[in-house]
Amino acid sequence: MLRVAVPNKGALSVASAEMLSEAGYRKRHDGKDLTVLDPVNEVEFFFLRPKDIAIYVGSGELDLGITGRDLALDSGAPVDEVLALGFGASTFRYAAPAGREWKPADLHGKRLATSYPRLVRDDLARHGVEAEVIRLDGAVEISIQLGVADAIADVVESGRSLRQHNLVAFGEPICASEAVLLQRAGSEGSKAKSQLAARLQGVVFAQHYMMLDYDCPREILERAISITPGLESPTVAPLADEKWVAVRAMVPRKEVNRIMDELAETGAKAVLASDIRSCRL
Ligand SMILES: Nc1ncnc2c1ncn2[C@@H]1O[C@H](COP(=O)(O)OP(=O)(O)OP(=O)(O)O)[C@@H](O)[C@H]1O
Ligand SMILES: O=P(O)(O)OC[C@H]1O[C@H](OP(=O)(O)OP(=O)(O)O)[C@H](O)[C@@H]1O
Ligand SMILES: [Mg+2]
Repeated sequence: MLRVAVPNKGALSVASAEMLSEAGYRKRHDGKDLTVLDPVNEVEFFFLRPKDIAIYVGSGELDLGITGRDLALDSGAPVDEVLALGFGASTFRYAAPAGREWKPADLHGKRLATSYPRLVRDDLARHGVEAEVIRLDGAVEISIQLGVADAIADVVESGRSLRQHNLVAFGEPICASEAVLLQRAGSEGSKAKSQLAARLQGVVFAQHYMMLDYDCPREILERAISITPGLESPTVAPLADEKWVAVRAMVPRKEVNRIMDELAETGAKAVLASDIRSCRL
């Protein structure tokens, strides 16, 4: 039985559960459940604090885990990324009161509050900066105002929390994070692990693509195919009216509207875009 850790709360929990469900795995029915057995897929899921997940996976107790790259790095646990999952994107950054230019060297001798002390200490060491790291559990942005720190290092998603507290980010991001699937560093592959990773990869790919279907006059088919080349090559099927064919191709989600505009201008009709739930490429 494969043993897999999943965030039980916080920023990554809902999207993790949705992705696993989309990949065909059993959901938990109660937000308080800490384990779910999925006998059909021979997987047992453990719902754990995202901060702890890399520790369980790194110790070898659990085979795979989903958590944030920043949290995994901060744990110091010996884990490898199997797959980036494309959600929960954020950067991890230094920030300090607005009104002056800051650079990492200015942190020398300062008090720096964070919930990710190892990540910060490692980065300060890389910059050769000695600062006092103050570990807080959350609401780190308010720590300067309350007098316990001079600067912070924290997760930045929209940047709203920094603006609300009149703080500005500075320096290169310490980490560009997203949700990742982890395994123990150097652990052996197995069919069960590869299958779960392939299923999640299928959902990640599917989210990046859409399926386009359209009717196309035969005389513009070549041009239409150059607009929607598909992955290998588009499906072209005859229609009852011999002057027309039906075309089906996957297109990158980000470009779908531009592609639909181009097809319509070229003379394609009934251009339909639909979501793909999962795929194997
Ligand atoms: N807006 C966000 N706020 C916090 N973490 C985020 C956000 N967007 C993505 N993340 C990622 O989620 C993970 C943190 O999740 P976690 O559940 O520990 O924190 P949280 O959502 O702030 O919950 P809590 O405050 O209960 O600890 C990190 O990997 C972080 O990069
Ligand atoms: O850039 P933003 O979109 O504002 O998101 C980032 C903020 O959200 C998170 O805080 P959360 O609400 O989880 O509270 P916490 O600090 O108590 O964990 C994170 O710790 C930042 O404070
Ligand atoms: Mg938080």
